[in-house]
Amino acid sequence: MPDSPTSTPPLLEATGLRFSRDDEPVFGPLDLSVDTGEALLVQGENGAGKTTLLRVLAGLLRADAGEVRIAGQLATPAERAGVLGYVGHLPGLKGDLSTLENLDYLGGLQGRRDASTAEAALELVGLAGYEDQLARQLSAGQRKRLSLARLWLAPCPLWLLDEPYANLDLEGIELVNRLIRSHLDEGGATLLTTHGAYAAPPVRTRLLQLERAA
Ligand SMILES: Nc1ncnc2c1ncn2[C@@H]1O[C@H](COP(=O)(O)OP(=O)(O)OP(=O)(O)O)[C@@H](O)[C@H]1O
Repeated sequence: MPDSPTSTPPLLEATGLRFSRDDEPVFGPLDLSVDTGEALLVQGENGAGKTTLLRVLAGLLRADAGEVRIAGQLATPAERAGVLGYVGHLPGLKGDLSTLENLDYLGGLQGRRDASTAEAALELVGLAGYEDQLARQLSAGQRKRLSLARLWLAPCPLWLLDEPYANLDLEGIELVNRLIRSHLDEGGATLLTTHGAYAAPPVRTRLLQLERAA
């Protein structure tokens, strides 16, 4: 059935997206979409191309074919950067700055969610008391929590989360799910990857199974 003229386009839509390295296909062509208020869980075994897909969507790698639309509009990587918050395997933090300085610095670059403060974000992710600790002195799980605080502070409706549960304890896994749930409740959307070892977020979740390209 054709879409009615009033239907809202997905927040993120990719069509015919394909990526190859040295003429070897990594994934695609594939189509995906994520609506406001929805999480899309990208599953696949190690090496299936999940991280590569997120990096292409984030504009960090160039697709060799396909289109990406944000809210129905074709969006270049630069245009996408303004709407998406990306948390990858590397925390993207400045090791010689404290947790609070990291959030202030990154907030200056990416803007800040209304009425939120760096201190409140640290408390939200369980890092209250660590305000003056250098990022390089944090454990892997604490660094992931700091990355989540940065994500939470960013005014970005679309979250791209690569293995967000990695390095987190049980409470940290619940924290990720809480953050995703409230982000979706506030009109955001999330695309997250997992190789399947962790539970999916308890939200409106669709599944995209990524297979290794032949
Ligand atoms: N920088 C790189 N240079 C060359 N090949 C790469 C590079 N990064 C990834 N690859 C290859 O691309 C393929 C997809 O890797 P990718 O990291 O996207 O998989 P993944 O599904 O995220 O895996 P995992 O579950 O292990 O994180 C793999 O075969 C990998 O070896």
